[in-house]
Amino acid sequence: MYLSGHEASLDLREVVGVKAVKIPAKSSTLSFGKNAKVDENVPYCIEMQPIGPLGFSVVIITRPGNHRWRCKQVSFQCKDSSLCHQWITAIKEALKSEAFCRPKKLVVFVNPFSGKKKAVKLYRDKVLPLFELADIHVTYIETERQNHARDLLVQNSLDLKRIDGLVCVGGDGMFSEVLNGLLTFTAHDLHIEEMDRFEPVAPDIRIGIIPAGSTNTIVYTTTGTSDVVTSTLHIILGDQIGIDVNSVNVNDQFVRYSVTLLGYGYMGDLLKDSDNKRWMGPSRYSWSGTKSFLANNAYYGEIKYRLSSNSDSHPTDAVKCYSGCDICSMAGQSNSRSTSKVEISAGRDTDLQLDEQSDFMKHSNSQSSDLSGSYSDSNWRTVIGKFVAVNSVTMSCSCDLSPPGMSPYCHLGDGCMDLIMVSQCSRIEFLKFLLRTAKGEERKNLDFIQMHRVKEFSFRPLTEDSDLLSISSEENIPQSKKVKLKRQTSRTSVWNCDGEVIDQPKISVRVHCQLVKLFARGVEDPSLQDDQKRNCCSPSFDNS
Ligand SMILES: Nc1ncnc2c1ncn2[C@@H]1O[C@H](COP(=O)(O)OP(=O)(O)OP(=O)(O)O)[C@@H](O)[C@H]1O
Ligand SMILES: CCCCCCCCCCCCC/C=C/[C@@H](O)[C@H](CO)NC(=O)CCCCC
Ligand SMILES: [Ca+2]
Repeated sequence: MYLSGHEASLDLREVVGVKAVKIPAKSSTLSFGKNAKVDENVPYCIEMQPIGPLGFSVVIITRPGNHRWRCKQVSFQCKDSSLCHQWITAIKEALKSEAFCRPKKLVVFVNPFSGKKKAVKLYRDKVLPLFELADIHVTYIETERQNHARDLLVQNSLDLKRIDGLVCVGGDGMFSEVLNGLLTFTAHDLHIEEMDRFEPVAPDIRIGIIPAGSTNTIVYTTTGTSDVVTSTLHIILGDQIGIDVNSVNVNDQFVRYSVTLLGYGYMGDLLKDSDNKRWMGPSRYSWSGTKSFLANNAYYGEIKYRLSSNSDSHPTDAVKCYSGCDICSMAGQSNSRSTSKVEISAGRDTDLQLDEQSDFMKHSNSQSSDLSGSYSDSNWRTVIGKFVAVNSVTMSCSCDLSPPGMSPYCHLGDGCMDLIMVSQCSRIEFLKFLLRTAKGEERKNLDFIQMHRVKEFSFRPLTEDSDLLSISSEENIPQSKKVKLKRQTSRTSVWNCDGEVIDQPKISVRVHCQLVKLFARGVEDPSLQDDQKRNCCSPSFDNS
């Protein structure tokens, strides 16, 4: 917003709402008269010229810092109540314009048991008054059990065609329920069966998240902070951003969608241990994290992954994904061009060929085998090893514990995930990895870490007799060594899939570029001025 002389211009893109107010006689507000006008050439601005008494307040957003948004009231006087009413109506009507993509009807799910169990109060005290100010009609649902929200969505009990968005007040787990419910409903509605290698369909409506959980990774990564008011304001302004979604298969059967982390080994063990300590609240993760760290378990496994075809884009390339990110915009455009045709990519058949032709890694720290030219998609690689952790993230996974996130240069909507493999290492080495991850420090010179930007991957634990040869350097393994290896390979971990445990270790994962839209705009580049932030961000305004 700027004020100049007797005129005030407000950027309607950043208006939260407008209300009538009684303005005290000595207030320092501006007033305006009949010759105030909507400037047709500046579609987002209304110019107001001051005269007269009575008034109304326009609530706009401010950026006090650290990516947090707050509200500020700008009050105007009118010379009579009719003019005041006209202005309120004109501003409300302008905000309803399709160009702004602001939601009018929302379904809000609140998980009363999220995080520190304050979700209901947070919603009533901080969110609802802002939704009311913005004239958003809300259907409120307090969840009564796990999968309540998901079931309501899959069964289409909410008439999704008549609403603009779903909001979950909770943590990543609650979002995951809503995401899975919405995508499954969308597929079923089009009679698409969710099976091995099916193409999921993008829903029409957006999802918003009000952070009230323990980790709040998705909110933090898409807004730059985990703050209730900030997230509410992103929803009200109608922000939108497409984020990548994974489809996860277990034993070749589709099981669920994920958007943040898939972690085997350390992150899986941590989650499994923490699941029956929910009573501890968010601190359960620190407790179980320390336990898993001390256990220093490592697991044998085979990972096959398909590298991104963009060799310039890499987990260590230092290109941050900010609001209006060029890499995500380009990926989004080519994705929307390709959605009309069925995409054919290398699949299980090629995996078999790969098994026959590949020169497997014998040691966990050695380089991956290059299978270039052996079949149509030469970007497949295979790694065999003993891993403390295998993590795949589809977004950076910034959160309070690690503001830079598990993979700081990962993109929200580039159609790729970052695969981070931590080979067997000492506790000191793993601590180094954890600390560097928490602080966002360089990890590429740690020789027990491999990082790749991939489109899909599969993992299988090495537990079969036939696997022993591939993990031993000896041609004829002595009986004593065989027994030892058998004991070691029979130990498996579980997968941490967006905070839910998947018990079966054999999985395959594919990423679907910008499959779902959130009410967010990505992290605003802190080096930009406020007006630059306003202009670079939201795709909805580019199209308007
Ligand atoms: N009424 C309820 N009772 C018990 N569990 C519920 C209820 N409503 C939702 N849930 C489940 O609680 C799980 C965890 O909730 P949520 O993600 O909101 O909080 P959290 O685990 O504290 O945070 P985070 O996921 O960020 O670590 C979700 O997977 C959801 O399925
Ligand atoms: C010195 C020790 C510092 C440890 C820092 C390690 C680096 C952590 C990177 C952050 C990764 C977050 C991944 C997000 C996972 C969420 O989908 C999931 C559900 O909310 N949370 C957890 O699994 C809970 C995750 C708990 C992480 C410890
Ligand atoms: Ca991505």
